[in-house]
Amino acid sequence: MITNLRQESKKILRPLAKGLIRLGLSGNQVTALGLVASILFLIVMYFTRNPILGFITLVVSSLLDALDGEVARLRGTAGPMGSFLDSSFDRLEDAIFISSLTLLGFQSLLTALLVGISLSISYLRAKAESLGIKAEGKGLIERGERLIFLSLILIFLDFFPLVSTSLFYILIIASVITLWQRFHLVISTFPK
Ligand SMILES: CC(C)CCC[C@@H](C)CCC[C@@H](C)CCC[C@@H](C)CCOC[C@@H](COP(=O)(O)O[C@@H]1[C@H](O)[C@H](OP(=O)(O)O)[C@@H](O)[C@H](O)[C@H]1O)OCC[C@H](C)CCC[C@H](C)CCC[C@H](C)CCCC(C)C
Ligand SMILES: Nc1ccn([C@@H]2O[C@H](COP(=O)(O)O)[C@@H](O)[C@H]2O)c(=O)n1
Ligand SMILES: [Mg+2]
Ligand SMILES: [Mg+2]
Repeated sequence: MITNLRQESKKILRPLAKGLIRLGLSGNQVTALGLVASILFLIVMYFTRNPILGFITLVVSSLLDALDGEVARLRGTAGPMGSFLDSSFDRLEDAIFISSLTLLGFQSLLTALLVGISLSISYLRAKAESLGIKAEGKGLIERGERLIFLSLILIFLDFFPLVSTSLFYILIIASVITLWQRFHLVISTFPK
């Protein structure tokens, strides 16, 4: 869904991307910084177990993820290498963000399953696209929505733990639905 906001989001992202370009950063460097920010997230969560500090570092990493493409496009350097880096680092970031929930007391088995389902959602898009089937924007919750869910889980954890836990279970259910939607998208494209 949030992919449909891409055009509107340029009002927020473009000036920020121009700022990063003025700092002399390339799209790939912004992508790398997004991964560094996610590793910082892991360090902060491991040593402080503070969900608000985690949220702040997650926002920084997510913002860099949304900005890297904009920086590349504005610099005229968008291309396959950057696309590969962006998508690859996103998977590592997803694994870091979700698995860190176990540091905050979330159930390990469900958290591990959520990592797998999240990575599989993205894998199905990659596989679909390798078969010539457009999967961008398809599915209930794409990466942006998952990041928003994770942000809210972190924000509410100390203040409204029941809300945070409920969001965790909703995220799992919505992720399973999204996985099925993308799976069905591909199998329904090919003749029986
Ligand atoms: C403090 C409270 C009062 C309020 C807090 C509210 C919180 C909910 C705020 C959350 C903010 C933030 C943590 C979450 C939102 C950021 C997120 C929308 C931006 C990252 O989007 C991801 C990016 C992904 O696309 P990309 O092409 O780079 O990657 C693809 C993706 O990995 C695919 O995976 P999948 O298939 O979807 O699973 C792969 O398949 C592809 O291969 C891969 O290419 O999207 C980029 C552009 C977005 C469409 C545009 C949205 C940008 C936002 C609107 C602007 C930024 C939001 C700010 C971070 C908000 C600041 C919060 C502030 C502190 C309150
Ligand atoms: N280092 C990068 C990062 C991204 N790109 C290009 O942008 C696309 C992703 O754009 P987002 O706005 O969703 O981040 C990606 O597919 C690449 O085409 C790039 O070239 N270099
Ligand atoms: Mg990106
Ligand atoms: Mg990305």
